[in-house]
Amino acid sequence: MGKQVNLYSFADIDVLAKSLRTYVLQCQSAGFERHGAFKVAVSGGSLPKTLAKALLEPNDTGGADRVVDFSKWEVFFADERAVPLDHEDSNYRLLKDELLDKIPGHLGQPTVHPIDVKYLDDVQEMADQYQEELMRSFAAKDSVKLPLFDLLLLGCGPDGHTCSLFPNHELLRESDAWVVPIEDSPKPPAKRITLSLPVVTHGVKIAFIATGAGKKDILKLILDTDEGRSLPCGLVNEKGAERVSWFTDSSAVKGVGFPRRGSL
Ligand SMILES: O=C(O)[C@H](O)[C@@H](O)[C@H](O)[C@H](O)COP(=O)(O)O
Repeated sequence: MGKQVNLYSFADIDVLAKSLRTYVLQCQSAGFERHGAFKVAVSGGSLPKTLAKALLEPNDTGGADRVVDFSKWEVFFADERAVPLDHEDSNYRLLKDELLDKIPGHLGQPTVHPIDVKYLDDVQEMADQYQEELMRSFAAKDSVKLPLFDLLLLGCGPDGHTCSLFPNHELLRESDAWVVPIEDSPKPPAKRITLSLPVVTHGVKIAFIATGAGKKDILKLILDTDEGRSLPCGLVNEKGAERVSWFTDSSAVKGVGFPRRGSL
C-alpha cells in the first residue's frame, strides 16, 4: 500500500486546537524558510472559528519559532461565495469576524486576498480574476503549472465535498484552470468560485478539520471504503497522501477503522 494520510483525533475541539496550532506553526516555519512568506488557503464553514481558537487563544508558546507572524502571511480563499464581502454568506466576512478582526497588534496583520466583487454577476469572470490574483502572488500561469500553497486548511461536508468541489460534479475533472466557477452548488448559495482539485492536491501540506458527530458517517465512508475514494475528500486523500492530515475530534471518528493518532 502507498503512503497514507495522517488521521489525528483529539478529545474535543480545545485539545484539537492546540495541536492544530503546532501544525500550522510548523507549516509557517517551512514557508518562511522556503520563501520568506506563508501562503495559505482557507475554507468557510466551521474552519475559521477553529482556526481562531488555535491561533489566538492563550497558549504555551515555547520560543520565537512558536510565534504566529501574520505579517508574512498571505491568505487566499479555497472557495468563496458570489456575494458582497459584508454579506452573511461571505467566507471573507466569516474569516474577518472570527479571526482577522481579533488579531492582536503585536502578531502583525496578514495580506488577505478577497474576491473582486465587481464580478458578482459573472462567476466565470470572478474565477478568472481570482486566478489572476493568484498569478500575481505565485507567478504567471505560463511560468508555473500550479500555485504551490504552503498550507490549505479545508473542511469536509456531510456529502464528502471540500472547498466547493462537490461529489460527481464535472468540476472535479478540471485539469487546467486554477480557479473555477460553480453555478449549481448543492450547498447554498449556488454561485461560488473554488480552487480546482489539481491546485488543492498540489499543496505542500493539506489539512482537513472535521469535528462533531455529524461527520462520523462521511468520515467512515471516506477513510474506510473504496466508495469514499471517489468523493472529493477521498480524491484529495488519494493524491495528497502523506501530505494530508485530518484533524478530528472523537465524535467525528466514532466507528472509523482507519488508524489514528492522538498527537502530532
Ligand atoms: O464555503 C463553504 O461552503 C466551505 O468552504 C465548505 O467547503 C465547508 O468547508 C464544508 O462544507 C464544511 O463545513 P463545516 O466545517 O461547517 O462542516
